[in-house]
Amino acid sequence: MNEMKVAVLGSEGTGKSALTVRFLTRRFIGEYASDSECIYTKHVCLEGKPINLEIYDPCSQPRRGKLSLTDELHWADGFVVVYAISDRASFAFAKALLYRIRECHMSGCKRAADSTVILVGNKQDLCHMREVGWEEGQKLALDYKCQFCELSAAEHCQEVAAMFTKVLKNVTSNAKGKEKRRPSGSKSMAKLINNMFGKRRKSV
Ligand SMILES: Nc1nc2c(ncn2[C@@H]2O[C@H](COP(=O)(O)OP(=O)(O)OP(=O)(O)O)[C@@H](O)[C@H]2O)c(=O)[nH]1
Repeated sequence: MNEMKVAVLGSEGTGKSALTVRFLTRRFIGEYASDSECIYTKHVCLEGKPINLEIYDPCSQPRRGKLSLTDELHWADGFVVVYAISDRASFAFAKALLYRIRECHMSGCKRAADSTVILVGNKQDLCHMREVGWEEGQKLALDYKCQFCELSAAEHCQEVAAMFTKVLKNVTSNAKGKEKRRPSGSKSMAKLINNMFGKRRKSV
């Protein structure tokens, strides 16, 4: 069975857990504990093939004082970078995340170079409180050569599923291209990293 790892990143309160739980359970739950990080595991079927999917939903309570993505960059195959359209500061944070992912790519971090990224403007239902325009999100995604969508974890079940599916499909096509290049062992490395950082696991 194939394995895929996706990290959902973004500043506090942007809806990372809401998006993840919406995708995994199809439900929107208003409040989530935000003092712990989780790796959710789920078996999904992608284009007829079974995938063992892991989704990392970090705790965004002070990230050890600085933007240190090293663990995630080495762990994930794909990234969902989330901001809230009603929160300009979260957009700036998303930009900083995209910069870090690209920086890691440029410096030859294999994982980031092979990974796929989507920028997500969440809370589209709060358009009356909008602080970040759709065009700004689209432009940022173009600047960083990643995909982009706006949606609402609260209201859009199908769109959330489609967004994650897009990431998984891109990861699959990247993986096909690099299959011959990458030596085996990434799985055990990921397990080692998980053990080192003691992330909690939840099966959905
Ligand atoms: N209106 C609206 N509220 C949302 C949406 N998505 C999440 N929220 C709300 O935003 C708040 C934060 O959502 P979370 O999913 O906990 O956000 P998070 O990014 O995981 O937060 P941390 O764990 O603190 O980093 C909660 O009150 C959610 O109900 C959305 O699409 N629309």
